[in-house]
Formats: sequence, C-alpha cells, structure tokens
Amino acid sequence: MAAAHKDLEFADWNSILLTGGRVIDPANQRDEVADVLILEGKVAAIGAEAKTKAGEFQSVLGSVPHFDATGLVVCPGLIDLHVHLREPGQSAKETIATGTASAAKGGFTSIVCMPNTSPSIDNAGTVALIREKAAREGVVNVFVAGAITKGIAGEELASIGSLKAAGVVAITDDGHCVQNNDMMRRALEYAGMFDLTVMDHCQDYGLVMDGVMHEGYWSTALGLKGWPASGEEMIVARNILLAELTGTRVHCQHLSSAGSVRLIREAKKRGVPISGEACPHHFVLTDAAIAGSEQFWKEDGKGIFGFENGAVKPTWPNYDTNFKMNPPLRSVADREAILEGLVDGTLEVLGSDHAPHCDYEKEVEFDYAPFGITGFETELALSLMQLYHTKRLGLSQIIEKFTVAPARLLNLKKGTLSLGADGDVTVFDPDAEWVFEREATASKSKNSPFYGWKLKGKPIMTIVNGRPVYTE
Ligand SMILES: NC(=O)N[C@@H](CC(=O)O)C(=O)O
Ligand SMILES: [Zn+2]
Ligand SMILES: [Zn+2]
Repeated sequence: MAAAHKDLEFADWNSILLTGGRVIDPANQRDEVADVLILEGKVAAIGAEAKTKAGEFQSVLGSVPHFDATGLVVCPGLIDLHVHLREPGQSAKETIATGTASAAKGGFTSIVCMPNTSPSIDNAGTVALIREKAAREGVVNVFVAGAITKGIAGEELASIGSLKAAGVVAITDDGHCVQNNDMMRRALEYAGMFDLTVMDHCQDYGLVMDGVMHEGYWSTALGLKGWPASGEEMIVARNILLAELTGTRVHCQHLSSAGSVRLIREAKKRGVPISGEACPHHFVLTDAAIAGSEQFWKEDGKGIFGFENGAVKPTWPNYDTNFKMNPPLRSVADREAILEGLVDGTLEVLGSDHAPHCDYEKEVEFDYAPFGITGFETELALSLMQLYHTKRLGLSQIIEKFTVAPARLLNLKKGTLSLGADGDVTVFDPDAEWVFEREATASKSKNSPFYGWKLKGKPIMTIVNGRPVYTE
C-alpha cells in the first residue's frame, strides 16, 4: 500500500491529488479507475486532466500533496445521519472533538447529531452553540438535528421555524418518541411548511413499557423484560398514516424488525413519503448474543465473521450490556428482513446510531444499563461484510446508502464528487482485514460489542474540504 502520505505535512493544505484509485460516485453513476484532484477545498478534476490541473496549480503555488490510492476505493465522503455527540451536558461520554475524531477514523466526513443532549437541542441558542463549537473543535462537518418537542418531552412542540432558521437539517425526538398522534401530525405540518425532514425514533411506550431486550425465546430464558417488535411497528404504521395525511416525509430511524420493513415497503409502493434506516448492529447481531448462546456464535461463526478464530467466546449467560441498545437486537428472521430491506431499497440509508456511554454506566445489571453502543469505527466494515463480502450488494449500492441517499433525504449539498462539490472524500480498502481493539478507538467511550472482532474493510484516509483529517 502507498505510504507517500506519511512524508507529507497535510495540515497546511486543502488540496490533494489522489491517483489510481477506483472512484465510485453513485450520484454520477461513476465507477472507474481514475485520478481525483481537490483544489482549495473543492473537487477540481476527475480523470486525465486531474494530473494536468495539479501541475498547473503546482507551478503557481507549490506542490500539491499526492496520495497513491492504487487498489483502494475513492468515494464521496461518507455521511452518518444518526449520531450522538453528547454535547452539551454529557461530555464524560463524548465531546464534539472526540466524537468527530471517531467519525473521521470511521471514514465519515459529515455527521448529523441528535438532540437528546442536556439541555436538549430544542432552541436556536443551543443549535448555535453546537454549530460554533463544531466549527472550532470538530474535524468533520457536523449538522444538527433539532428536537420535535420542548425538552424532547413530547408535551409541547418546539419552535420548529426558529430551529430551521438556526440551521437544523431535520427534527427528531430521538431517544424518545412523540406519543400523541395529533402532536406528531402538527409537527409534520410545520416541518412541511419549513421544508424540514422529520426523523422519528419509533417506540410505542405502552407496548414497550420497561422492556430491555427483544421479546422472545431469549428474553424468557434470561428472565429479562421483553420488548415486542410491535412496539416499533405501531409507530412505523402511525408515521406512514401521518406522512400520507400531511404529505410531509417521515424518516424512520434505526429500524430493527421485519414488520417495520414490510410496512415501509408496502407504503412506498403506494408512493407514501416514508423512508427507513438500518444500523449495522441490527443486521449483524441477534438477541441470542445477549444470552451468549452457542447457537448464535456457531451460526455466525461459520460465516464471514470468523468467530472461530477465538476472538469472541460464547459464554452463558452473557448479559453483556454492550448488547443493549434501543431498539433491541432481534431475531434471526428480523435480521434477515433488515438485510432484505437494504437489498431491495426499502431501507435506503445506513447510520450508526453512535451512542457513547461511560464504563461506570454500562457496568451494572442489564436492567439498569443505558441503551446504546458506539458505532463510527465499525460501521463501514460491518456493512461491507454483511452486504458486499456476502455479495448481497455491490460497492456502489452500499456507498449510495452512505452518501447521496442521506444527502438527498436531508437536502445536504454533500455526497457527490461532482465538479465544484465540497472536497469531502473517503478512501477505503474494502478487503483489508483488521481487528477492532478497545485501546484503539478514538471515541471517549468504549461501549462496543465488537472488540476483538476480525473485520474486513477499512478506512484509509478521510478528507474534509481537501484536508486529510484521518490517515491510516
Ligand atoms: N440508541 C440507543 O440505544 N441509545 C441512544 C438513544 C436513541 O438513539 O434512541 C442514546 O442516546 O444513547
Ligand atoms: Zn433512537
Ligand atoms: Zn439515536
């Protein structure tokens, strides 16, 4: 692999020439070996003229840094539309600095942070605070999602117009879910007026109650309170009906169940403005992981993940709180349905739901641990493993779900390598094998279930506005 970049001091530059990589830009239906030139933060040339232009520029302003991307994929900077940065108020878990460093390490150039902070992002002042802080301390582009309701408490609508004016790219009560259907209807009507996407964490409180894992065989075997899939599907169905009623798009976040995929597939066929997102943990793991069941590890160990290498040992009962997230890991059938939804386009975007929590919070009984796991640094590899290395999808289709699809959903001027576009680029090796180590994560929190896993697919360079912010 090329190591030329190690000798260069990139920090002063916002121009770079990437040569010999496989350039995949789904927005422009491009998939070919080509050179890419970023000049002063913008995509300046792709193909034969990249070198010529770099030469011209060079003679005027000195040499343009060069990276040999032969054998690597060069694509528009990846976007993660569902992440928790924990500022303001929860900086023991994560900060904008550490969260964006982890994003860069995962290959992401743009991220959308959720409003369940302390205080929540339900007013223009807090939006401004985060945007200013992100501009100063963040290493990737940070877009902000505002709250639907004040304090994400579900009782009174937030000032949606002023949130939009302050620059939010969407609204959601993520972490919570607006239970009152009329309030959700009004939120959709306002959001429609302001041309703002509404994202929703789909959870019916009555059905879910104090459930901590998927309701099924394993919740019974482990003696843990179950959370039925219908607790998610009920709200997905509600969102479909309200999207239809109001004409405003609703994006259903972190879907985990077969029924949700089925509902969205059917609604889309009728032209309802609805969309869905999948997170790697839901299409890689199942609830049997919480039991540490032999069955789970054997079943998957035979497959692409190579647990037989001894990285992860089945232990019964496991109760590892790093397998606890909202919504929960579900059954094998649910996992398959999420994969099918990704393959047939029902679920058009991938997101991490990067949700950092401190060790002391997670190191308690399963019932008491907070929901959520970190995700930036394993997201690309797990997606490639479950979708590309298993031949379910091609690279271009996967990259689409990480670039142009989320950009379109949120009206972001990102996600393409069109001439003149922002110079955000991700360079990755789809075949590189590596082990995810706890000591290596750039996140402030360590709550991942994937340590010790042998992964395949690795970000090599993350470029934001022409500047490498991460190099392998
Ligand atoms: N997903 C999670 O399990 N946790 C998220 C909240 C959320 O995304 O709903 C968190 O903020 O910790
Ligand atoms: Zn959520
Ligand atoms: Zn979330």
